Amino acid sequence: ILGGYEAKPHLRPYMASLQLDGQHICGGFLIAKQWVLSAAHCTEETLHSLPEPHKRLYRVRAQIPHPGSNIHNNKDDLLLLQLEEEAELNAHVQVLPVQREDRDVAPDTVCEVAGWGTINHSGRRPDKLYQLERPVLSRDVCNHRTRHDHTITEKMMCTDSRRKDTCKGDSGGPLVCNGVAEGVVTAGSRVCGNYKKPAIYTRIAPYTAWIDGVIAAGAA
Ligand SMILES: NCc1cccc(Nc2n[nH]c3ncnc(Nc4cccc(O)c4)c23)c1
Repeated sequence: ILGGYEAKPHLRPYMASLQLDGQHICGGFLIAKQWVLSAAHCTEETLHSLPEPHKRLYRVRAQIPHPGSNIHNNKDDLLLLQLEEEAELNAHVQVLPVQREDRDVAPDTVCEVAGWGTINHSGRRPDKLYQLERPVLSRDVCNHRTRHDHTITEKMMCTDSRRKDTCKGDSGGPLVCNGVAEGVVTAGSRVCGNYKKPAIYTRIAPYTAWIDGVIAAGAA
């Protein structure tokens, strides 16, 4: 997170850090007791832990990238992770509700994004969760040829990226608007903090049927 600030402990009990050999790779968030939602571009073979100090390490039983996700673009950039066991929910570990109504968040709505991603351009990694408030940018502005040039589909959304922005390691984290997860951070052009490359998120509402289907099948 560039230009953000340390999150208060326990205020985001749904946040997860996907780790590989103890190193943070991507963000994620608890959407059900045994399921974390993240981004398909995050590596495979992830171990999985929840935030300090009520952090617990959960092994990943299954990783299900969205079938439409691929390395060439940001389409369908979602990853479902089934934990080896159900997370014990408490004041510090909670599920985050996801948006199920497929309707765009109004431009200029101020939403929040959090992550353990880099906090400066030299790639400094924080050991605390950082967060940021960002206004939603209309798809028309985000698709301008001097911005993301018509690559933002109706299953994506954008926030303003002038100085304050998501960055490396924030992928997979939730964009939370009015207490509900509306989007999942995707790296897109990987640029951070440049207003010409707004932050891009995979909208969640268009994918709730896929999410429900995987969870129902996995629970079997
Ligand atoms: N703001 C969009 C966004 C969301 C999530 C991740 C990302 N960036 C990145 N995702 N993966 C990456 N691998 C290497 N470098 C990266 N960006 C980078 C790193 C240092 C300085 C800088 O200006 C940009 C990224 C960018």
